[in-house]
Formats: sequence, structure tokens, C-alpha cells
Amino acid sequence: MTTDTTTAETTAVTTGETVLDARGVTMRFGGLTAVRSVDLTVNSGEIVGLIGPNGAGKTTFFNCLTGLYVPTEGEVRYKGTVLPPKSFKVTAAGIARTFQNIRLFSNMTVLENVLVGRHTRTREGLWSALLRGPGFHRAEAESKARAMELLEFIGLDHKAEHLSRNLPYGEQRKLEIARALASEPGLLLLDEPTAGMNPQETRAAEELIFAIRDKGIAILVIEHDMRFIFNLCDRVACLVQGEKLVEGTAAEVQGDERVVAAYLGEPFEGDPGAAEVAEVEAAEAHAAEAEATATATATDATADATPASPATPGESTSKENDR
Ligand SMILES: Nc1ncnc2c1ncn2[C@@H]1O[C@H](COP(=O)(O)OP(=O)(O)OP(=O)(O)O)[C@@H](O)[C@H]1O
Repeated sequence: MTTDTTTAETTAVTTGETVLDARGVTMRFGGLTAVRSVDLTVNSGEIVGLIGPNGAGKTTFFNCLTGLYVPTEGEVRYKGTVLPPKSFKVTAAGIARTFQNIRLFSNMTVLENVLVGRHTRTREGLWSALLRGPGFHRAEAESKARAMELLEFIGLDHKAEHLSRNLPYGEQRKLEIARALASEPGLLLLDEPTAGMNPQETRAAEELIFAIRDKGIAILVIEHDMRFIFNLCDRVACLVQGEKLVEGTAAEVQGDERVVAAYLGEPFEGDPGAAEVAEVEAAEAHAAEAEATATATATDATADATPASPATPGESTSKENDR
């Protein structure tokens, strides 16, 4: 696979129509609001990043976009049309995704895994498949040719007949992306695509994502690797406790002190201010000091009351029992 774009800054791809338009997306699980009124758009030609500390609601938001969850409130549109709340219909509409944990069919070959991803794009029905008529054979040959093209694109065509479980970890992640691409999406959602990768694999994943964008597919990516995300994305949104805290260019988000604070667990706007924190710390220190004084006084009193002949080890005095 080759690509002529290696950083978000050098890209010549122009952004255009709104591909994804999520408005006021809220997802509650009982009393827990995992995602709260999040708006997010992705335009064609864009790579948008979604960051946030663990438990911020990123995957839940992805699940709302892809029909795995029906949002409690809000609306998700793909190219202007409201998406149906069923994942296979969302895929058929043009949104494909990968998952945080690899979900390949481990006993199937690399090629077969990609062919599975094409099922939303094949028109041959059940009877055609059962009777294996000319229509079926033609469709099958076309699907296979397209799957091989995709394998060539990700650099795994030479391993088409290998079992997917025998691929190294980085190649398994690539294969998942190829399978997602097999549904011919207009938007690709990637959930932590570099998790568990070494630096070389991460670099290769970055190039692959640029190459996918260059093919006209918009991308929304969740990732914890900040260097990766800020190098890759045209725009980044940061979720904290289910809410969108900041959105902007990589440079804007990188320099935003609220984002730094959210990651480091330091106070940000809305959290207790420094004065309140200092007040609480002073009160705690005072309480600890008072407790230490009280303990010292009690120890002195105990020493005064202890009989000349101490109790046998393991046996407690009546005063200790009172304490
Ligand atoms: N099906 C569910 N039922 C109940 N609570 C859930 C469910 N899915 C997620 N949550 C909760 O919603 C919150 C957000 O979780 P989510 O997995 O979306 O966060 P995240 O930002 O993707 O985290 P990470 O970076 O660790 O993957 C968490 O408190 C989580 O425990």
C-alpha cells in the first residue's frame, strides 16, 4: 500500500458535504448518563478524532451512531437521512466500524473474512445462493475480486488463504479494517485502531487511515494515543463524563488546559476551584492534627493505668477492651 499524505497538515483533500450529523445524542443506562447531549459532525474528506479519559462515553457514542444502541434522546443522520436503529441497516446505509477488541472469524481465511463484510453489498438472494445459478457465480466472482483488491490495498493479498488467527496482531487489525471497507462505506468508525500495536504497526495504521481518507471515505476515530490522534486528525472532539468538553483543530485541542486537566485528573471549569481545594486540605490537616493529639493523650493515660506486671502476650487488659 502506498500513500502520498503522511500528516493531517499536508493533506490536499478538500472537505465538503456533511456525512455524519449527530445532534443531541444522549444515552442513559438506568440512572447513569453515559453520553449527554452530544453534537458531532463529520464532513466528507475529514478525519475526526474522539478522545476522552476511560469511561468518558466514547464507545457508547459509537454504539449510538451504529444502531447497536438506540439513543435515549437525539438524532443521527447519515448524508441527510435519519439512520434506522438497526446495525445491519446502518451498515447498508454506508457506515462501517471496527471494534475495540478484534472480532475476526479466527477459523476462516483472510479472504473469507473480507467476503463476510461484503454481504450487505451482494444482491443475490437466498434461492440464487441455494441453486448456485449463473447470477450467483457472477456475483461471487465479483465479490472475490473486490475482496482481493481490498487485501492488496492493505498489503495482505499474499496471505489471502491464511487462517486469520495465524496473522500477527497488527495484520489482524488491518484485516478488520479491510472487512469494514468491504461494505463500501462512506464513513468508517474506528474504535482504538492502534490498541496493543508497537510503534511500527501504529505508523503503518496511520498511513493506512490517510490512504482510506484519500479514497474519499470520511473517518471518525477513537484513540488514546495522543501523538497518533493529533498527527492524524483534521478535527478532534474531547468527551469528559459523557459531555463534549472541547472541539477544534488538533492544535487547539492539544493546547486546551481543560483537556489536559481532564486527562491528568486536575480541576477544570465547573470543578471546585483552587481556593476550595486548599480549604478542604487545610480542614483535613487540622482534623489529622487533632486526632494525633487525642491519641497521644489517650496513650499517656493508658501508661499511667497499666499494672506493674503486664498482661500475658495475646491477653488484653480491661482498658484496651474498653477502647
Ligand atoms: N451497556 C451498558 N450498561 C450500563 N453501563 C454502561 C454500558 N455501556 C457503557 N456503560 C457505562 O457508560 C460509561 C461510558 O462507557 P464507555 O465504554 O462508553 O466509555 P469509553 O469512553 O469508551 O471508555 P474507554 O476509553 O475505557 O473504552 C461507563 O461508566 C460505562 O460503565
